[in-house]
Amino acid sequence: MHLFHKSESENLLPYDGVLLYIPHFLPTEESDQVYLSLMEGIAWKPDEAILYGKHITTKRNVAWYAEKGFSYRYSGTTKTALPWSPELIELKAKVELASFEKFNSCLLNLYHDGSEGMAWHSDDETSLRPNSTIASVSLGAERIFRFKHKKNGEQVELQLEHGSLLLMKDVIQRHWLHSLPKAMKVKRPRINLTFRQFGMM
Ligand SMILES: O=C(O)CCC(=O)C(=O)O
Ligand SMILES: [Fe+2]
Repeated sequence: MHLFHKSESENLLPYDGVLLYIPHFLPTEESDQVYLSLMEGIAWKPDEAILYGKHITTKRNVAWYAEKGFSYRYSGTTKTALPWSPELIELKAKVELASFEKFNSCLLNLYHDGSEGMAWHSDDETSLRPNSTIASVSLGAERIFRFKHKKNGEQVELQLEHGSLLLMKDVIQRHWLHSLPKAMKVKRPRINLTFRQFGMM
C-alpha cells in the first residue's frame, strides 16, 4: 500500500472543494488479485431506481456493504446493506490509513465494458454526513472521470487507473457534479468501490 504525504498529492480542483488522486494506492499485483476476487465474491446485481414513475434496472451492477442493519432510501427504492466481508474490511483499513478518515459503508459498481457509465450527479444525499469524504478505489479497465462546476460549467478531467485511490473531500459535492462517461473503445470491465460516511454511526 502507498501511504502518501500532503506534498505528494495536490488538489486537482481550482476551487470549491478538494480532489486528491493517488495513482499507485495498491501495487499492481495486489490490484489484480483484489479485482479477480471481488469479481467472483461480491453479490453483484443491477441497480434499481424509480424514474418518472417507472421501475428501471441498469446494466451496470452494484452492491452495498456496511455495518449490519444499515438501510436507506434512494431513487424510490430501499437499499439494505450486506455485512462486510473480510476482504472489504481489509481494503477499508488500507483506505482509512491512506486517507486519515474512517468509513462505515461501501458502494461498489461493476461496469462490464465502456458502454456502461454513470451520468452527471453529486453524492450529496442527506443520509451522508455533510461534507464527508468519499474514497473511491478503481480496479480493472482505466476510465476517464469528469467533474463539472454546478455554476460556471468549468470541467476537470482525469484518468482513473487500476489500483488508484481518489478522494473527494470538503465542499466538493455541493459545488461539483461528476460523471463516468461511456467509452466505446473500452472492452474490459472496471470495478469501483466508493467508501462513504453515513450519518448514523
Ligand atoms: O465509478 C466511479 O468511479 C464513480 C461512481 C460514482 O460516482 C458513484 O458511485 O457515486
Ligand atoms: Fe458519485
